[in-house]
Amino acid sequence: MTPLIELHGLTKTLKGQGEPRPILTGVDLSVHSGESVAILGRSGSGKSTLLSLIGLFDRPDGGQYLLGGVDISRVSERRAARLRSDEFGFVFQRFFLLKHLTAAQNVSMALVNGQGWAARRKRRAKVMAALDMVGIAHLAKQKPQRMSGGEQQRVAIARALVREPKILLADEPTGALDTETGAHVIEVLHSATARGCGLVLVTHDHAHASRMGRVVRLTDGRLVTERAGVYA
Ligand SMILES: Nc1ncnc2c1ncn2[C@@H]1O[C@H](COP(=O)(O)OP(=O)(O)OP(=O)(O)O)[C@@H](O)[C@H]1O
Repeated sequence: MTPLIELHGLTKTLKGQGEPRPILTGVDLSVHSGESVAILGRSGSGKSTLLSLIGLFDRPDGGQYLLGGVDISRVSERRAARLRSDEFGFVFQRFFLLKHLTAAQNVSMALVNGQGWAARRKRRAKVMAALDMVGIAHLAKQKPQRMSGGEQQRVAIARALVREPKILLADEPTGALDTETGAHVIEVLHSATARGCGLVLVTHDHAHASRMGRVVRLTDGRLVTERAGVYA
């Protein structure tokens, strides 16, 4: 089976005002449909940099990035934007919800696209299905300020899932939550893999990482396997 994502020898050097600084020196990673991978690493090791390359917010300096077997190492920004919205769902530490909109309206915003709004009834059904997947359909009409942090992150996850992404990228999604709430959010994220989604989770939390099918650590610009999964 072709992996959803294949990274071969990916490199990234940050060129700021000072000396160029190599952050990623040869990252190899494959993620299959339905597979979950946790990326651990000390602060500043480049985890977010790697996730932004995978999510096409940035491009590598070298190496190869295959998405569904297609080389996208050097795609244009226009193509990257299309791929980001068609193939990926993103979840961050901060929820980035619009506070004047309800949970359902926040999720619905993700269905706005270049061709205008999807048909209203179809959109509503998708939004409710996404809220249901994360266990908060009953909060559809609630606004974020009346929700707990865990509930708000579930809305953010529903917003990421509503476009039925092939890959879910989560960067410290439990960073603003207490341990127990965080564990529930991790379970919600992981449940997306049962529907075939690939999940890449960046976390500092070993307990959360242990819920994933595979655990890798970013060290000296490369990924080292801590616990192998079904595929690697
Ligand atoms: N835009 C930028 N300009 C300059 N340096 C940057 C930039 N973005 C990140 N860095 C540096 O690159 C290195 C890797 O950062 P990155 O955020 O990827 O690490 P991280 O492993 O995600 O860290 P953390 O766990 O603290 O979030 C860090 O030393 C950081 O300071």
